[in-house]
Amino acid sequence: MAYTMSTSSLFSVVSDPVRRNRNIFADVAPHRSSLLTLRSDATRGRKRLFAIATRYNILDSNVAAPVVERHSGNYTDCAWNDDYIQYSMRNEYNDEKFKAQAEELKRQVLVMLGRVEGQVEQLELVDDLQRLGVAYHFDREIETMLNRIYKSYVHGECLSDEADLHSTALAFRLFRQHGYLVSQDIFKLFLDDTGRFKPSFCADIKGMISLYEASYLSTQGEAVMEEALTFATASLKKPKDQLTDTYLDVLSARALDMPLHQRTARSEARWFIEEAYEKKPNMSPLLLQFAKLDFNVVQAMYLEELRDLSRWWKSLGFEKDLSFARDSLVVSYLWGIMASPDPEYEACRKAFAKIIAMVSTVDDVYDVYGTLEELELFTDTFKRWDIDAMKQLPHYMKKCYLACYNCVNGMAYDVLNKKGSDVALSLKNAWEILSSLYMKEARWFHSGYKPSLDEYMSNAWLSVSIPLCLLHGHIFDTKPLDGEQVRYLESLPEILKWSCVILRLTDDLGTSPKEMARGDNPKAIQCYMNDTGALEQAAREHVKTLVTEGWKELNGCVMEERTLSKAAVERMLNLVRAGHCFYQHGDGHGVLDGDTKQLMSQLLFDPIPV
Ligand SMILES: CC(C)=CCC/C(C)=C/COP(=O)(O)OP(=O)(O)O
Repeated sequence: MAYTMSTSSLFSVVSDPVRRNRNIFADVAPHRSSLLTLRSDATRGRKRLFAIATRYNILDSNVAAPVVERHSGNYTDCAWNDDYIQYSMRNEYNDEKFKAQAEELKRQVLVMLGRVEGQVEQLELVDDLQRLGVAYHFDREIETMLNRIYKSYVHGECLSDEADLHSTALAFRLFRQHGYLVSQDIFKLFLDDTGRFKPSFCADIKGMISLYEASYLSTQGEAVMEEALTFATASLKKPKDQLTDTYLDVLSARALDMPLHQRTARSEARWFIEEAYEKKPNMSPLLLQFAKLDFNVVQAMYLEELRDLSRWWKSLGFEKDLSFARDSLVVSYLWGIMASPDPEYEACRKAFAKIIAMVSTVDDVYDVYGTLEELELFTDTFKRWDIDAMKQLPHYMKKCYLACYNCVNGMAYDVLNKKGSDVALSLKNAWEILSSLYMKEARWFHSGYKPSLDEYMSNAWLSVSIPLCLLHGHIFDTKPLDGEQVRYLESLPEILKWSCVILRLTDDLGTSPKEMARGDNPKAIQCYMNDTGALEQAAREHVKTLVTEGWKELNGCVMEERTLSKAAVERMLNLVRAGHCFYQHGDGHGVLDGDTKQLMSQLLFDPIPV
């Protein structure tokens, strides 16, 4: 029988620590009129009661919500809105005539590939094809070439005493990149008796650049490779006492800014095509022409994909009730391009774009807008993962939750329909885990708790959301779905763990100044400062060292990986590389009017002049 509970009784129900830890909704839900009385009461606990009342739909629509303190992310708008994407862009490279031209050029490049003879020339050609972004056309030919060179290397026919530092370092990098086992001992010819690189090599700029790039594929405990990095970095930074060619100058400056191993393929291709390859002695005009055309044709395809995604994103109407959140569709699609650039991976790219945009929005609900009480309900809804659970949420959260629920279940349906595999539970679990990680950070924030760096990282390596994002991308690989690989990803293997650690730390290096300014949770840098009393700059250096060490661990895991396909490993590495790209100079995921705007123009909207 319904009866009216007094205001003070209601508060005692809400404040009772024992009841607070269990479901008190059932206790208070029948007391609608008492709750209504509370609506104008400014006492402690009112927000919580309001949340409870909302949960049971027992407030009239004209009841004003209590005034709650909300934050704003102060995010900049994305310069490219749906109207621009749909209507303002001409997409001339979509035309069949350009595709036919590209096919013809590809045929000529294939002929050229067959004619290149020397091993060093072949290695350089593979490197050029990769840097120009067209290697995906010639996977078979590249593997045949590398296989042949590797065999002769193993049998001691090449990379002997006559091999120079450049070709040795280039071979080392390409072998490791393509999964061939190669030891750091390959460099012993270039060391003196004390185990140091002979100082005379310092003047060999080409060799130094190749050695520098190779050193980033090192694993933990490789002393020669550590020495290689120190030696090559110091040599490249030295003022030149002799004139080098401009090609080496641009390569050297680029390498010192960020090594090739940490760069993303499409932005590297655009830079290499426009700024470097033409300066290379003996460059191939045919290859350059093909690379430019291919870049533009693929870019036109990306724009079509973005148009589809943008229609979907607009239809969600987030700008109305979730205007505090990042408008992250376009930048999320860029993550997709960086993770899976090859044309065949359209479905992966789209899945990444949708899921990263969703994760960004949910992250903003937790970090920026939601009250602690609302967030508890939100987390409970993700745990229950059903429509009934949604009733307890305020309107803006309902929109966010239902959009997410529909998007994820839509993906599960696509996979069930097209591949016959049921991944619904795996996806649901991933969201339940992520929301509970976000909730933990929100509780820390709202209670003012400052975790140590270790405690922070025990949550943050996962809250960076890579396991969830990768899983949603993985199920849309072009290959049939392999249940073992899905279970393996869900088990959070070391290779995934190190990818997450690196991305979390690069994210924190980029975003923490802004997040601290708006009063967010302490991130890795601040946790380390609290732990040790270090100043900010020293803490940043420490975190950068952790990133360097993380890469060595990750490289080692890649060499030992046996369960995941090559494409799946590459996707994982590419997400880590995308993190380096977005966060190198700040928060490139949240701030869309700086470097990211230029990146969007280059990768999505502006063709390369041909
Ligand atoms: C693939 C990835 C990493 C993308 C998901 C989108 C996302 C949450 C980005 C980081 O935002 P943030 O810097 O505000 O995150 P956090 O609050 O976790 O620091």
